[in-house]
Amino acid sequence: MSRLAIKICGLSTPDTVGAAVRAGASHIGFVHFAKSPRHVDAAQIAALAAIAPGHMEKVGVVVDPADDLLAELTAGGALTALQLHGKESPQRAAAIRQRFGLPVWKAISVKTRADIDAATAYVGAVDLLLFDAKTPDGSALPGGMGLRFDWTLLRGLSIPMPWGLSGGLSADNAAEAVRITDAPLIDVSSGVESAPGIKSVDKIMAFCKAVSAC
Ligand SMILES: O=C(O)c1ccccc1NCC(=O)[C@H](O)[C@H](O)COP(=O)(O)O
Repeated sequence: MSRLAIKICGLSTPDTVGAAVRAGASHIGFVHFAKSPRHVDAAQIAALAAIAPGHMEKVGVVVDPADDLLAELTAGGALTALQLHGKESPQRAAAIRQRFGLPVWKAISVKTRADIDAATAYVGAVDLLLFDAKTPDGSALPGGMGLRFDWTLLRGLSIPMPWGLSGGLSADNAAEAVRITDAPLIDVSSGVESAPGIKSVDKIMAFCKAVSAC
């Protein structure tokens, strides 16, 4: 078993949740965003989360969510964390954490060093920072596009809170990403798909195996 936490994001079927469990992932992610090919509703999230063991973290990925939506997604207790993947401010993120009583992750869109420096505004407001590649202006999705950023920007990162690396990872490059960044958690979505939104059991297995070897 790897010392690294692994989040397989954008799961939408029982067999791929099962694959993530068998492969040894520590976290699974469910995307609730209508424009995403990975979109799942509250009922689907509850059913999929129920397949995974209790110790596995179940992360709900949302984009600039209203409180009503968060109330719906968290009502059944299926999720163990919320990942904010929009333009939520530190104040909004902190308010969500307080109101819904779940750990809150903030995705930080990264292109330059300044993007990483700006993430310090979230220290104390959220529980984990997920550094992800910035998607181009006008993109349909703020994440899950298989894009990577310059991983050397994270070398020697000194931030007083948990963090993770995301964006363009796959079985082929995960070891290099970990070597460069020393990330304690890595997150993957399209790198374990055969087509947008279609997760591959074989690729999930290969990804977790590659990471476990780090
Ligand atoms: O995956 C999506 O479709 C998505 C849609 C809207 C907001 C966030 C989304 N994904 C967030 C994730 O955590 C992805 O795993 C992350 O962006 C990395 O994706 P990828 O580069 O495809 O591995």
